[in-house]
Amino acid sequence: MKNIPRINKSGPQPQKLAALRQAHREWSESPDVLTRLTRRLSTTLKLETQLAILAEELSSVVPFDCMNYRHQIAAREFVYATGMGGPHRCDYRLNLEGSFYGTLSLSRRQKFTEQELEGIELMLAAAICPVRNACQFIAIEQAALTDSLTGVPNKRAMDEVLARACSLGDRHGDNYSLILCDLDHFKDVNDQHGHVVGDHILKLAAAELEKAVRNSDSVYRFGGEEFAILLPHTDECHARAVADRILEYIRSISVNCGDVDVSVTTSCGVAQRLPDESADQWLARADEALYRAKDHGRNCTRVFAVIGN
Ligand SMILES: Nc1nc2c(ncn2[C@@H]2O[C@H](COP(=O)(O)OP(=O)(O)OP(=O)(O)O)[C@@H](O)[C@H]2O)c(=O)[nH]1
Repeated sequence: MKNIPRINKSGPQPQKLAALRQAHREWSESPDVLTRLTRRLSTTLKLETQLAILAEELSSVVPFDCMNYRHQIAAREFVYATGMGGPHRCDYRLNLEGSFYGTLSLSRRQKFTEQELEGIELMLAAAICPVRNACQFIAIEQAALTDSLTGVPNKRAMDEVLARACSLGDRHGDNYSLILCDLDHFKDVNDQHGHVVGDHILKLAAAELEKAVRNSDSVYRFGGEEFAILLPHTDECHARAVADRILEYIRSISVNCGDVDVSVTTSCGVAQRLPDESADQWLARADEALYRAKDHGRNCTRVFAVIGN
């Protein structure tokens, strides 16, 4: 058993405790603007909420018409703006310990005075740590939802989006379709040409899928060599046409491995969501359609038809 070190008890320190009580009273009852700002910012990791707090606290010290914030976080361009701009602008690059956390601009009709600029800089210096934490939080969240090999959203992201599609579909009666797309005989690609080539083809496949669909559709890496595509406002006929286009895009992949060009095909299963259907039931139907496409010889699309069509 380990020895627990004894705590050095030097007896009560009433003066220090009284000073602490006094400091707490001041801190909680009438905080200065920087204390209030940092305390409010530390209550949230949501960057949008932090920027709203910052805009509010900044405007209590230096009036402005518009605040703009812009930062590229992983694959996402984060933009925040309040109000309408004026001709006078001050721009700040938010840097902390050698890392960049976005550009913040304030604008208004009157020129900013030197004292006002100093005030803004003091406020931004106090805000930078919480803003850094919020940016890092977004980056971590994005990483958790992104497939590290292909860069497309992963199954976890897809589960969230499918759940949202189900509730939106039930509320507004919108059509949603799902395509499951599984590369054919991919084990042979790995076995004959190695995993490095296999990985490269998976990356190319993800890129081709993104090219084959509209911006409003979304591509997910669902499993090893399996992808899913969610198509909002799309019935099964149109989804089938997209799946057939996907077959062509995947067939166009060609990787030169010395004396052979490696190409791949894919099979697609399509299912349009039925009213009141859960995400799992919907996925199971798309999977059944995919199974039929594989069973039919691969390199083709099968639709799990909606009853009545
Ligand atoms: N290179 C690489 N291969 C992967 C990855 N994930 C899964 N795979 C491989 O994908 C192959 C899938 O094999 P199977 O499930 O037998 O399917 P298949 O050979 O594509 O055959 P069908 O789906 O029936 O056409 C396996 O060899 C896995 O190792 C990955 O991230 N990289």
